[in-house]
Amino acid sequence: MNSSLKLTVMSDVRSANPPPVPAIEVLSAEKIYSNGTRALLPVNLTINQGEFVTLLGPSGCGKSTLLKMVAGLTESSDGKLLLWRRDSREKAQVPLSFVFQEATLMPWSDVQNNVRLPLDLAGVPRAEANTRVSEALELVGLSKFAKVLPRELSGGMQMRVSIARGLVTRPKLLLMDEPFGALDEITRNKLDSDLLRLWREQGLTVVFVTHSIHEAVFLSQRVIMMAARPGRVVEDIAITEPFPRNEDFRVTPAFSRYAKQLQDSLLQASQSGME
Ligand SMILES: Nc1ncnc2c1ncn2[C@@H]1O[C@H](COP(=O)(O)OP(=O)(O)OP(=O)(O)O)[C@@H](O)[C@H]1O
Repeated sequence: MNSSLKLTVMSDVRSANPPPVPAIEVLSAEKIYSNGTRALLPVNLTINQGEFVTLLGPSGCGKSTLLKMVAGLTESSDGKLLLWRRDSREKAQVPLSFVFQEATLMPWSDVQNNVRLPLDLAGVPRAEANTRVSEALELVGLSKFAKVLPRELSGGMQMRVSIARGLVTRPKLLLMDEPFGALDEITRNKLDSDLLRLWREQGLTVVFVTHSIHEAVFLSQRVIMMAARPGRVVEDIAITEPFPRNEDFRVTPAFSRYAKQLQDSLLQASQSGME
């Protein structure tokens, strides 16, 4: 091969597969709460920039604890957590948003004021904040509901407001703790699809906690399986189906195979208490 051709081939390979950038590095991080509960044995886990990763496991296995540690909402008792290679305690460095299971909206305030809250708290000038609120509402399909009070919205729409409030700060990292767990199946499926669209369009890194095997298969590139008593990571399962994924994916043989694999793994995780 002549040298110029070799160079072209090498640069093609490079541009097709840029090296992964570690977004989250959990380095032997463990958690013992002040009442003595050992919520997590040391966890080692790397999540790369742009990945969609789900935490799945039986109740009490430490999914929320791990997510809160990544968010800096709770400190690890030992070990380290890096976000984009910096200590996670330097929170100002990485814009991240946390979406909870409850939409937790201010009932007396309309949709746009609810979405603007993080910008108001950060002192962003009103005109710029309003532009960003409009963008965020557009992203979740709620532009027409900017002046409506939360109680006038369905549960699914309230959750969209909560997601818009998460996106308004333009985060790189979106941490979601069972955000759709309280919704009916059709609404949940719709929001799953919308979330995948946002993830791809916005280039987000997403860590998503769920109890649902089917939701984990539909959304994830990787599923981190956890076990309880004490909480720990037991498996890292790749879901290699390509994106975009639409509703048809849910009725394919590949989907069923992954669901079975996760079900078996979850069953094993549920029976593997060490205490
Ligand atoms: N603030 C706290 N103080 C003491 N113990 C806690 C605290 N928060 C969680 N725990 C305990 O830590 C363990 C892990 O809890 P965590 O909520 O992280 O699990 P989870 O997998 O998210 O559970 P679930 O699926 O039921 O939400 C549990 O035994 C829980 O009771």
